[in-house]
Amino acid sequence: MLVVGANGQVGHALLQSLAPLGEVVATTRSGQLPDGRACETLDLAQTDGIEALLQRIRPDAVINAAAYTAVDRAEDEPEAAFAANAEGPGHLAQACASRGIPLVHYSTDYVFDGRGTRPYRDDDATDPLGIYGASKLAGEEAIARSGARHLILRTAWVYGLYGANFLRTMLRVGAERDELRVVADQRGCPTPAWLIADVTAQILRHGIAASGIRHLVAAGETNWHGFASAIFDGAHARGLIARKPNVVAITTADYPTRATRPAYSVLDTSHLREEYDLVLPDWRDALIETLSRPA
Ligand SMILES: NC(=O)C1=CN([C@@H]2O[C@H](COP(=O)(O)OP(=O)(O)OC[C@H]3O[C@@H](n4cnc5c(N)ncnc54)[C@H](OP(=O)(O)O)[C@@H]3O)[C@@H](O)[C@H]2O)C=CC1
Ligand SMILES: Cc1cn([C@H]2C[C@H](O)[C@@H](COP(=O)(O)OP(=O)(O)O[C@H]3O[C@@H](C)C(=O)[C@@H](O)[C@H]3O)O2)c(=O)[nH]c1=O
Repeated sequence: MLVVGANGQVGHALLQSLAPLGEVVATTRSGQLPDGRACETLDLAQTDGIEALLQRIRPDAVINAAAYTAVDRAEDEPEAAFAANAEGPGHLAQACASRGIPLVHYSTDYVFDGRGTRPYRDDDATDPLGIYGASKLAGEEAIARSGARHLILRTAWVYGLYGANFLRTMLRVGAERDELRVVADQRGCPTPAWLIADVTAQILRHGIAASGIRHLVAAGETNWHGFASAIFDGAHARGLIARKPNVVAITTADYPTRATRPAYSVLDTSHLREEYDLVLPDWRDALIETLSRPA
């Protein structure tokens, strides 16, 4: 198996979850893993490396966890976002298609405009509000066109004790301030990277049942304020922080950002759960499990 983007949150978790399935070859842009070990080098924005790498490694599956994930910065760097999230994955998928290699790829709840009133199903209409979401949607479309056997797992609000994410931001800022202001009018499903990696491993063990898009998030829903409050409660109860800051609920209008986020991006996972006979944990239980695991 080849894991592309192995130093991201999901990529890092995949190296652990996929290990029992067989040999895992990792790629990063620097050719180094976070622990300093050497690995393969691949920049998805430079498509010429992809063919040669697949030719040499001949993996039985490719799992692409690389992406341009800076939601606000993407508004000012659309070329970089589209290169990593759309054109690169498209070339990767074409290379997989010509060699008969199945591809697992990840996408985002930010492909939706957030005006929905019930959890989004994987065939609901998309309409991204920003460049990041648009580039991820273009990546989905390029992979679907490639002819590769593929599975696109749309997930959301990914976090963990490793990497750049909302949980780590909250713990860092919460240690510096007595009070935090967090939006309470954007609803979604916080999903730990380990859950995405574990489910990916279960799917690969089973084999991709059918090509297409499936939604993969923890069960239940909350808003960013609810998530922040649960992070501080959980971290305090486990002795990870000495004191809890006051978390004030605010509106999106009170917290202007460069990119607009969907107000509602809860994902319906029933298609994936039924197809692979999966049980997904509630987001609160998944958070407690995350806080209890080593990074
Ligand atoms: N984070 C989230 O909240 C969500 C993420 N997703 C999706 O899940 C997947 C995994 O995300 P996550 O693990 O959080 O992402 P991270 O931001 O943690 O990691 C992304 C990785 O992609 C690498 N990367 C960026 N650009 C390129 C490129 N041009 N070529 C090769 N590698 C590149 C980065 O490498 P480097 O370290 O060198 O910059 C980094 O290691 C992505 O597809 C993302 O869109 C979906 C929903 C929510
Ligand atoms: C740090 C912070 C953020 N916020 C708000 C801003 C925003 O509306 C919301 C989330 O903050 P962030 O900018 O950290 O999260 P964001 O980068 O929007 O997270 C997204 O990342 C991409 C990659 C995805 O695919 C999405 O699923 C989602 O996880 O919380 C506050 O209200 N207070 C704060 O102190």
